This record gives sequence, structure tokens and C-alpha cells, in this order.
Amino acid sequence: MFHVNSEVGALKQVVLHEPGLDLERLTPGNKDELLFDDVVWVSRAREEHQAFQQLLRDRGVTVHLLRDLLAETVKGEEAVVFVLDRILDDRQPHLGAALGRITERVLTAMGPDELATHLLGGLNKRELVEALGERPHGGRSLGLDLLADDDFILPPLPNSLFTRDTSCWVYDGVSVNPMMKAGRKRETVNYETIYNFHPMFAENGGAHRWIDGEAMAPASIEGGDVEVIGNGTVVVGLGERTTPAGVEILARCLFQAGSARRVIAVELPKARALMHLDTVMTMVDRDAFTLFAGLDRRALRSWTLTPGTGQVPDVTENKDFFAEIGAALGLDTVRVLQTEQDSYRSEREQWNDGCNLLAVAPGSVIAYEVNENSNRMLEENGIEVLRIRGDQLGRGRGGPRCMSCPVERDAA
Ligand SMILES: NC(=O)NCCC[C@H](N)C(=O)O
Repeated sequence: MFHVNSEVGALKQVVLHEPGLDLERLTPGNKDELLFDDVVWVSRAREEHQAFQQLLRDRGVTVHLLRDLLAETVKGEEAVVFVLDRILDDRQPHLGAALGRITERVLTAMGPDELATHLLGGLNKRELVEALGERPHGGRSLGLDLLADDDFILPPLPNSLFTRDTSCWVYDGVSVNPMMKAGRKRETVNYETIYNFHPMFAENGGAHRWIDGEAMAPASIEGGDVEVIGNGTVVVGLGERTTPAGVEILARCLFQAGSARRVIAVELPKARALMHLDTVMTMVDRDAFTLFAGLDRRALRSWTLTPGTGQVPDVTENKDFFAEIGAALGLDTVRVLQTEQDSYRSEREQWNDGCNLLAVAPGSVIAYEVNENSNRMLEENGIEVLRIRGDQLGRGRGGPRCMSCPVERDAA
């Protein structure tokens, strides 16, 4: 049932995360570590997100919310044991075995909704102590004694907003991604739990698991770097977040199953503003891609991986990245849409996710309204642009593509 056969074919089902407790705990003091550029006006962010959800529903897309999926998943005891086992690792420096066991007792006693909220939004000492109440909790813990009331036992996961990155569907399987940055690693466990135990996925026996979460670390791969362009081809960005090992593992699994024939890896500058491939390039039509004007399309280094013999894919360096994409798609030419604008404007619009577009159908994309120039350029090239507000949502440096994990999409 679940499959993603392209970047631009009709979008049928998607996983999104509506801002919640996770974003309410973002402060000037923790925002850098948590990969945000500013704190967020959460109620407005929620409104912006609800408008995004509604636009998708109006276009016939079924929207699944991450918190609901997680709450439904942790109704099952096995799922609770699985997730707590992984997040309450006694070796975590601030935790230790004693606090780990106390936290386990508190979280196990919660109902599924409350547990899902804290798995996403984190848990601080005050909440733990309140939940313990008068109940005996099996002695003192060094970890607990050393924490201040507002210190986190489980830090919040505000980047859960960017559902694209932590798991991504590639043809007939899903990659549950080991993440590069410490502030996002626990997100992976939430997805492993959902994909292992939620009835909607667990009963979907046919889907492959290309990459199986943290077990693959320290190799890392993030969904913002993975674009399923169709015709048995996947394009992967190699930049700040995705490593050569991550690309090779994904390619090997796809080739072994016969689900893809070719993976094109493209080198990206290692910079925060360009952290994923989809911050500089997204597919907007069967033959068209946007590309950040600050990148020279001819200078992009890329390699094509094809099935080799044994475990190791064959790797060939390409002369021209977009020519290789065109050949893979069976097209004579590929349209590379770059905004003609001065460098100030192009950098400002890229920073605000002007290249980060979510296609709902070929030639029809969702974009942040703030990127006036980029959006106008797309329309001049025949692309329908469905504008959403993202003043608050964009503060974590992610746009409509980053905020969506398609689980069902047709071929283009
Ligand atoms: N695909 C994307 O580019 N996702 C945006 C991720 C932003 C998030 N604050 C991060 O740094 O990981």
C-alpha cells in the first residue's frame, strides 16, 4: 500500500507534525543546540501549519499527524517497552541507571496521548517529580539530585516538525534514518517505534526497510537529501548531513531488492544554510528542477552508483549532473529553473526555503509566500505555486518539502 514512486506524481498520503510542546520549550539558550535560528510564536506556527494541512487536504491528500501516529502506537505494551528501552539508555551522562528506572516508571504509567506528547516534547525534572507525587520511587538518583527543576531528563525534539528528514520512503520501502546531529537522534527512535508497531505500517508486510535507524549509525543519511526522481533513479545530496557510507548502504539495499537501478550522488557545500539537497534543489515538474541561483549547475560534482558485483555498488563520476539526471529520466533536456536576481535576494530567498517546494502533482507546488521572486519565476515557467505563510514555521530553516514525509505518491 505505501510507496513513493516519484517527487512530483499525485501525492496521496503524507505524515506531518503539527507544532506542540516540542516547540514551546525552545529558548534563546537552547535554540542553537536544537538547530533553530530563533524562538517561535507557537500558536501562530500552529495556525500556519494548520493552513498547510488544509491545503493538502483540499488537494485530496490524506494527512497523518505524527503525534497521533505515535499515540496510537504506544497503546501497545510492546511498543512502549521498545521505545523506552532505547531512549532511557543508562549510559547517557546526565541520566544513569537510577534516574533511568525512575523515568521509565513515570513514562510507563502515562496514557498513550501523554506519553506521545512527552516523547516529542521532552520531560523535565519538575514534570517527573509531579508525576511521582507521593509514590515511592526506589531511592535517590545522582542524576535527579543534580538537575534543576526546568532541566530536561528527555530534551524536546522541535525538529520533529521536519518529518521529511527522519524517515523517507523510496519506491517500495522506507529508510528510517540515523541522523547526523545530536539534537535529532532521538527522533529516529520515535519513527522506528511507529514503523515497527503501528497497525497501519506493521500490517503493511510488503514494504522494505532500507535503512533501519540507529543500528546504521555512525553512517548518517537524512531525507532532505533523498529525492526519488522516478524511473528507478534516486538523487542523494552529500553535504553537511548525509555521508558516503549512508548513500552506499541505501544504494546497496535498493539494488539488492531491484527497487532502483541508479543512485546519483551530488556533492553540496557543507554549510548550515545548505544542510540538505532540498534546501537548494527540488523537482517541480516531470522535467523541471529549481536550483539555488548561488550554485553553478555546471560545477556540481556528481557520481552515479549502479549495482556492482557483491556488496559494493559501482561508482562512476559524471561530467554533468543535470545531463545525467536527464539521461536517467529518458529526457532530451531537463529544465533547471534558477531565479535571476542579485546575490542578496537569492541568498535571502534560499535562506527562507525558496527552493524547498512540495509538489502535490506534476507542475503544482506548495511554497512559502515570502519568496516572491522565486515564486514569480516558477509561475513564469508554467508552475502552479500554492502559497502558504511560514514566518514562524521557517525559523527552523525548513520549508514545505522538509515539513512533509510522503508515504504514498504515484509515479509522475
Ligand atoms: N530537509 C530539510 O532541509 N529540513 C530542514 C531541517 C531543519 C532542522 N532545523 C535541522 O537543522 O535539521
